[in-house]
Amino acid sequence: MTRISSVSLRRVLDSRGNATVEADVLTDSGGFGRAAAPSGASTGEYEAIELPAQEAIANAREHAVPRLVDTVYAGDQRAVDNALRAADGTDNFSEIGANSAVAISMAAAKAGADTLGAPLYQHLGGAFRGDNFPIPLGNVVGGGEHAKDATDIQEFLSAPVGAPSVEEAVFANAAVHAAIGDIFDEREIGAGKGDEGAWAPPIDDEEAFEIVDEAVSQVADEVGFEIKFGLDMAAAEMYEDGAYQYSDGEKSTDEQIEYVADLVEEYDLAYVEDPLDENDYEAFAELTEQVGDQTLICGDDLFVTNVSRLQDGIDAGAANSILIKPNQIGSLSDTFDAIELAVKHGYKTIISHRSGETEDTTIAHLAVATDADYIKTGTVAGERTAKLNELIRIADDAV
Ligand SMILES: C=C(OP(=O)(O)O)C(=O)O
Ligand SMILES: [Mg+2]
Repeated sequence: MTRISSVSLRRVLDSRGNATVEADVLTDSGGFGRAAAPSGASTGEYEAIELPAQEAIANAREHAVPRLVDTVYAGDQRAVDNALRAADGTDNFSEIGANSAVAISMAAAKAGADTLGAPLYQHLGGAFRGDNFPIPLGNVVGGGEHAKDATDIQEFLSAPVGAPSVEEAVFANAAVHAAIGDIFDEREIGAGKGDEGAWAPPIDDEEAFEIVDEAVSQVADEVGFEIKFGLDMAAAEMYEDGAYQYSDGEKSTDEQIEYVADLVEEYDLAYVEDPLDENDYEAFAELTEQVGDQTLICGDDLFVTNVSRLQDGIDAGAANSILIKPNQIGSLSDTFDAIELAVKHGYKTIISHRSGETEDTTIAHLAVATDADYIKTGTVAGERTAKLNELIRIADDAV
């Protein structure tokens, strides 16, 4: 029986050394689930609210835990998430914190799966899931809010679109990361690493494009399948005083659209996330009109995994893909609703980590459960490889 018998919450470390919320859920028949909330740095304006960990824990203990224990079944994810919504009473989880909400929501899903004896991806996705794997987008060079004194563009993402298996794709991204390190050595560029383990070099975007392009071609030749690359421009973070602020000057909205369209052409980019400000559906639509048949134009801060913002985007023709981050909206049910709406309208889905992460692997299962097209979860750091290695295990029927 999946009835919840206890929910415990604690403060644990995330990959930036900040406090985050971990939840344990137990069921009557001994099922167990544990999950931890990630945390963003370049957060969207319309995300659900993350509270300081201790406050989120105290509020969830007071309001949410009593509604769940001895009452709600962990196998009934909607009932779990409805109880969290009712306990919170706001539309953005500002009372119990989206960090407590998402940790409990994911831990309950794991406890439900454990009780039923199914892997999490199968509990979430059903018996017919488990054969399709997402293409991993691997952050290999970055700056923006994730690293000081590095590129303006937040993420350059290796995209092994021709990989014959998820395992080969994961290793190709690691090889691109290593090849870029070698090019930096040759050019005597001293690069540290950003929050997600990507190289954070003190170079301009132009040189980063050249180096990533070279590394991707080199590794593609070695492995014998196609590797492209893409970007997360996180443009809302650059948008100030009505223009996009770059180290070498500013661009108007029209100039930004032209710049991105030219980059798509020049580098045959597979993917461009948040190329424009999070409030500018119109500019997103203009860019999608221009290059949406050649690349993925993806909304992260634009949509924040929120069905109502996604519906506005669909109506406006603002993109052709959506980044999915469960903690942006606070529950797995809301996350599934966003994915379902996106798929219904032909949008590609990209399940994503946050820049602040833990060893939690829920998003690997979520990607397989929902037949996601891509997963964005880093390349080499331990909290990133936790998800990548879990994908390899799922493919190997070893979970
Ligand atoms: C992963 C990202 O960064 P953060 O978690 O800081 O929002 C992103 O912007 O896509
Ligand atoms: Mg983003």
